[in-house]
Parts: sequence; C-alpha cells; structure tokens
Amino acid sequence: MSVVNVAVAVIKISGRILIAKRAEHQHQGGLWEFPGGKIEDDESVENALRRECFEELDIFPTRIEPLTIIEHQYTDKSVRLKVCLITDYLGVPMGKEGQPLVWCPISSLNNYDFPKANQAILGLI
Ligand SMILES: Nc1nc2c([nH]c(=O)n2[C@@H]2O[C@H](COP(=O)(O)OP(=O)(O)OP(=O)(O)O)[C@@H](O)[C@H]2O)c(=O)[nH]1
Repeated sequence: MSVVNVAVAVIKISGRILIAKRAEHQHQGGLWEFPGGKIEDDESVENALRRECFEELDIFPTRIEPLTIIEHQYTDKSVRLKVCLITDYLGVPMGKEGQPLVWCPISSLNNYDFPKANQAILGLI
C-alpha cells in the first residue's frame, strides 16, 4: 500500500487548539481533525500547510515549526502525518468548506473523537 504524505497543522493560540470536523464522505469522516491535507508532489510541508490553511480556513500562518511525524496504517490507507505547530497567523479562521470549527482548550481535546493516527499527536500537545 503506498503511503500518503499529509501536512497537519496544530494551530495553538492562548492554550486552545483549532480543530475541525471532517465531512462524512471523507476518509475518517465524522471525526475531528487538525486542519491540513495531502502534500502535493514537489511541495514542502510548510507550503502545503500554507495552502491548506488558506483553502480550508482563510488564514495565512506566519509562525510554523515542525512538531512530529507519525506513520499510521488504517485498514484501507497508509498515512504519514507531517505535523507542525502554528502559533501565529494572519486573518480570522472560518470553515470555508462548511466544516464546523472549535477552539478547544488542550485539557478538553479528549472529549472529541479523532482518527486513530492522531492519538500520538494528542500526547505531544
Ligand atoms: N487533515 C488531516 N488529515 C488527517 C488527520 N489525521 C489523519 O489520520 N488524517 C488522514 O490524512 C489523510 C489526508 O487528509 P485529507 O483527506 O484532509 O486530505 P485532502 O483534503 O488533501 O484530500 P481529499 O482532497 O482527498 O479530501 C486522510 O486519509 C485522513 O484520514 C488530521 O488530523 N488532519
């Protein structure tokens, strides 16, 4: 099974993390996620994050640092999540694709259901 490289943004401001709900028709649909998406060929992780943050949230990240890389095999798909921490951005986040957004206090993240691969990220935030 080929591995899909995914840029994932942990957007953290004043102790809260911005999470979004995946649409039902998507892979791992109905679960909550950190914004992001597939990294295109010849695209850096940072540029993929900038593109996805604009496409999905209408914001422009201005401070990005690498956090971790997680490899996970779902039954139907293998992913490599390249996770970055974003601590500053320009603009006001909105769910441009109609996805619900929540600014979740770190201590409440465990009240939301995330894809299995995200468990390792939750332990690092
Ligand atoms: N964005 C995002 N994707 C995640 C997370 N955790 C996780 O396992 N994934 C997986 O990473 C893969 C790529 O994400 P995506 O579906 O958002 O990417 P995309 O928008 O570019 O793809 P699409 O156009 O096919 O919908 C999916 O298989 C998704 O299930 C997460 O926290 N955020």
